Amino acid sequence: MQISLDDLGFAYGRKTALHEVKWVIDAGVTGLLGPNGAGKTTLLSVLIGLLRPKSGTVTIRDAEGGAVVSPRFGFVPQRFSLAGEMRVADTVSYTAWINGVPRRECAAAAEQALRAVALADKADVRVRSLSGGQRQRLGLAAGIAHDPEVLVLDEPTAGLDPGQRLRVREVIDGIGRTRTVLLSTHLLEDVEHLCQRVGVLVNGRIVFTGTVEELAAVMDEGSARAGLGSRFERGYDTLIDTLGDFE
Ligand SMILES: Nc1ncnc2c1ncn2[C@@H]1O[C@H](COP(=O)(O)OP(=O)(O)OP(=O)(O)O)[C@@H](O)[C@H]1O
Repeated sequence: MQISLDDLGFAYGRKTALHEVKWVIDAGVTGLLGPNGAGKTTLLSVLIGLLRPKSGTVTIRDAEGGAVVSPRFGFVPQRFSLAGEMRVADTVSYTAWINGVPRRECAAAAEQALRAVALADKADVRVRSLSGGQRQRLGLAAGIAHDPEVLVLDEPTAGLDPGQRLRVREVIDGIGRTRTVLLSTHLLEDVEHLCQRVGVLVNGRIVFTGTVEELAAVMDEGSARAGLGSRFERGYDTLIDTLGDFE
């Protein structure tokens, strides 16, 4: 599936959060980078239809270029609440049902999704006993159990330790081989290791789209700058300075 955003605008009252965003997102894994408050969550919410755009359109096309009116979206928000008393498998099964999977197929869909996120061994435990990383993977399982054609993830690796982050990346990478995945992140490492393409949003405007190699070339211009932090952090800082008037 290919997603076209055409002149997408959105405002919270008088505060404009998206300014005529134009972006074509192809199949595979695409990253959305941007500083706090850039409008990433707003963009994802408009894309999946949670928020109605003030202007512009979102068009989804299949591999043959035909418009798809109601694609199956999977969405894993930045923060989500889970019922601690529920068992892991029931949680995923329930979300699958909410997302339109016929009742008698929900258990099998949940089992498959839990296997995909390497949580099958936790199927019968209660949600409250999971670690933060396991909860994140449970959120992913709930987001993919109805076999979405387009998967949208808001900071899927935030707050995870390096091992859990790797595991979540592996899951997303696997899904992205046959689906369209868009994920927002603050972590350049996510983009470097996971995404084929990337967009950078600053102050509600898309200021860069391209491959990860093209992004790295922009970042490398500033990576010699002395300072505290990793090469990635310095590169990111320079990137935002170069590409947008960061408030
Ligand atoms: N419900 C709301 N009401 C008013 N303003 C909002 C609301 N939600 C977001 N905003 C504002 O819209 C802008 C974009 O917010 P958004 O949450 O989309 O950014 P973000 O890039 O996802 O940020 P972060 O990286 O911190 O999650 C910000 O200035 C924010 O303060």
